[in-house]
Amino acid sequence: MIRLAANLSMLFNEHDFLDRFAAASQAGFRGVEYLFPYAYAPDTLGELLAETGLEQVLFNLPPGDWEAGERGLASLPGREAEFRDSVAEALRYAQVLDCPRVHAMAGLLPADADQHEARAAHHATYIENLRFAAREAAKVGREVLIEPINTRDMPGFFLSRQAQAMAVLEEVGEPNLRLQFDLYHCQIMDGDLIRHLEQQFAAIGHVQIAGVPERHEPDVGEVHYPALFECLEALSYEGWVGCEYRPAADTRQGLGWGRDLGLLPG
Ligand SMILES: O=C(O)C(=O)[C@@H](O)CO
Ligand SMILES: [Mg+2]
Repeated sequence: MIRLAANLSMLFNEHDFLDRFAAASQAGFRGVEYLFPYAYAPDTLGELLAETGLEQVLFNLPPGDWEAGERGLASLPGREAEFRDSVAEALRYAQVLDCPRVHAMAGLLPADADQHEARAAHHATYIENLRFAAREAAKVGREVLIEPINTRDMPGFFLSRQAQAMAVLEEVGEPNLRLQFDLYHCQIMDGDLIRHLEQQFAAIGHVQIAGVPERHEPDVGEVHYPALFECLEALSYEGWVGCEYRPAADTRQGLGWGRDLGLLPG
């Protein structure tokens, strides 16, 4: 059975962040994910989860200076110490929130550098940093995820293709380092969604969805999500599916697709 998690960075923006938990619970979600918890004390978020009966299923490591445009530290040469601190901080929150997995965003390639050389340096840093993160996470029973992100939304993002992610997972070789498979990004960069799900299934630790190309509700646009849910069911996927889309209007009114598929209460 597909289990939907509400992405509180994108859904229920009609409410202040802390009020989005109750809104998600009232709409029938049982899990939540969001970009970052760090603006709040972990106990505050933990109490909200307990009050609303929601599970925390995912959040990201501190990404560097987000406001200045940074999008993760994991592949950035020279930022290794900061990356290691970010792993410790994320795992501290993961334990309080009982969150089984955290996402380590790869970061951006420098636009002005020789791309071949920069890629090689970022790759080497990425492998070492991910190995470190996975080993630290294993000590406290958590997984670390990597996610290919499309370069139209995030120009220069280091990890953008499904095949690149699979090669990185293999090279790092840690069993708790897994794939965050965002079907929206995959459709834009690689397409062939069902075959990618099937071939990469063993590596998948989390799935995310959105309509393509506008990143609105999943029943709007070029991707036929009922077929992808059938595929995940056929593969006996037991993880969460994060609803990581920007509602076209009111979040709750836009959840009809989930109710129609029997994935959310009517
Ligand atoms: O942008 C996405 O897609 C995400 O999943 C965010 O967590 C950024 O990594
Ligand atoms: Mg995503």
